[in-house]
Amino acid sequence: MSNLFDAVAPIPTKDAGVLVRLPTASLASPSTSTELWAEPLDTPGIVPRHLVRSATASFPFLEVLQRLLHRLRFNSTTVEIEKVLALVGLYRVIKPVYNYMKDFFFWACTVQITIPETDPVAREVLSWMATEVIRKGNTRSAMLITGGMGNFMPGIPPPIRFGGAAPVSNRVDEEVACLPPIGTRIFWIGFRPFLFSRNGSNGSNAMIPGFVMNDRGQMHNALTIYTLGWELAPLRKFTDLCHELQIKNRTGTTNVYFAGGPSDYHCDGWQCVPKAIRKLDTIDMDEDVKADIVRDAEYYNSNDSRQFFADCGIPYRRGYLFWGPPGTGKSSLSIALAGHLQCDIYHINLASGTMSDGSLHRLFLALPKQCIVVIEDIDSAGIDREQGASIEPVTATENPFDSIMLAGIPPPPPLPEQRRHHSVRNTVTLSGLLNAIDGNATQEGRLLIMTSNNPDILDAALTRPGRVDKRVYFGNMSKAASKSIFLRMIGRWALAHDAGYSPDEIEHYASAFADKIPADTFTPAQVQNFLQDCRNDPLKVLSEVDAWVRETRNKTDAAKSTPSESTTSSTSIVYSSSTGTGGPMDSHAEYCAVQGPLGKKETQMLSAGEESDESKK
Ligand SMILES: Nc1ncnc2c1ncn2[C@@H]1O[C@H](COP(=O)(O)OP(=O)(O)OP(=O)(O)O)[C@@H](O)[C@H]1O
Repeated sequence: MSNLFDAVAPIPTKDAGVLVRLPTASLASPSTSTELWAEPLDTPGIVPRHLVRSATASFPFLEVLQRLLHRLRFNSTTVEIEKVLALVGLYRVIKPVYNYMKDFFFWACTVQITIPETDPVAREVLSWMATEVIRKGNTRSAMLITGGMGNFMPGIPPPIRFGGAAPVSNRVDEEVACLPPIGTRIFWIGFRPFLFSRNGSNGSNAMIPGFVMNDRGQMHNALTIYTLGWELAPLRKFTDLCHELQIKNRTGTTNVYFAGGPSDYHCDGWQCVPKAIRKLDTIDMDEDVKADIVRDAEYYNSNDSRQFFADCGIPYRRGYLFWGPPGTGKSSLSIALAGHLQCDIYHINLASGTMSDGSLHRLFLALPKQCIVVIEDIDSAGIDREQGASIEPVTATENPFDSIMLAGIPPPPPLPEQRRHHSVRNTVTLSGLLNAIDGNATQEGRLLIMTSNNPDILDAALTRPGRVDKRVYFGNMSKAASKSIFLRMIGRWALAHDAGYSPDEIEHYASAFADKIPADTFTPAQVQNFLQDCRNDPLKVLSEVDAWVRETRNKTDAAKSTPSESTTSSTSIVYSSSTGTGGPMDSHAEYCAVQGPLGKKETQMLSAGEESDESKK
């Protein structure tokens, strides 16, 4: 031990230099002592001392190693170490010059674009990089994510399979996506080199070009693409290429984006989940109503309509209000429309309580030109005219009056039951919402769909023509819809899998099934659930349907006799949001006359109105 300490202990130095004990023979001027204090670094032809000093200042362990070798009398190795140290020192001296030259080169000879990762263009670029560079090329690094994780990260393109890789486990292999990692990467398109740079969100990287900050001073990840030249045209061409690939890859999937996320930061972004396209013929509803919506949406998406809006000086926007009981296909039709129009769909849930006017506005600003935006259950968002109703939900475990009680002060009277449990913490105001939807700064070209279970409570400003151009009622199953859902869920499978039924038999069973389902009583979601349980067996369906109808009816009646939580919840919102607005949707009957074709629609709407009145009482 003492030898070791001796070996690494500081050795006397001269003139603060690195002194090395060298064999006498190796020096130009002979000395009588074998342990000569020499400065080999000063010796011409060996290495400059200041470089060694610079290196040892950065890497003290090298100095320790050097001294150790010296103590152990590996003198020739010590000289080699000196050379290495000098090289390291040289690198340290040259590095700032190199960086300066590099920055100058980038400034003088390249053009660049920076794209925040929350932007749809960034998703397209990442997708292109993943497909054309990472998956095809000789890559030595990549960022792997599972499809599910994409939900929590903004800017993740549709998952991409590893080329030809077989599933490793039971997990579906499509879930694994392979993306460009944080860092830089050079790639070529033809004879032109591009530099792709993806920056992380580490605060220490704040000065790296490519970072953007939002208005709260938070950093967003960003991509920067460089290429040689003085014009942006090649970079534009590159982003067009990425867009084309996105369109090509879209076959078979619809990109569904959700607003918000687990953190404050993610709240400003969109999270993408690619889903298999939902075909329009899987939506069971009145065919005329469906055809009318599809025609309208197709026309709106066409160049003719764009030209028409421009010629008339009308903002190029379109809005639908889908309303009706839960589980009747409002969201399903929205996503099927997106698949049909081959565009992305963006979902916003205002009732999440994490959204503010600012973040909602930013979300709308980040929308692409052509897309469908769905604001879900807009009636339950509790939007107030003056300001967002900011009532914090109070639960049994979280009582703010506990501390007061401890101090011996009697607590104030409790909140009404429905307020305590169902009030919505919401920071989006009506004006904030209207501004986001069609403010001057808002992107044009999107198709806005608002869904609602109870449009009566919506503010008239929200549903005025121009904001809502079509109101579509979604009701319970009609007889025709019951037959169609049987054919789709049971008949199609039985015929495709040669289950021993002829098409005529299937048709006959479907009619029998439709006869057994009372019209306008059950939602499509309920019937779908029952058919799913019958596992593609037409005879099982027919034998069990009567019992199911009885049981489900009883349950529904029982639920009606006890006011549900959601009813009380919407009651509290009725009071807060409709006050003083003069009553929102003009009249159901008027709408009914326009949109009329769904069987006993009037009856259903009347019952919805009755329920609302009851709850007011
Ligand atoms: N008209 C329909 N045709 C086919 N399937 C339907 C229909 N309505 C509902 N479903 C099925 O029921 C489930 C719920 O449907 P969806 O989410 O579209 O209802 P919703 O009206 O949007 O409900 P909510 O108001 O609760 O959001 C889905 O699985 C969907 O496939």
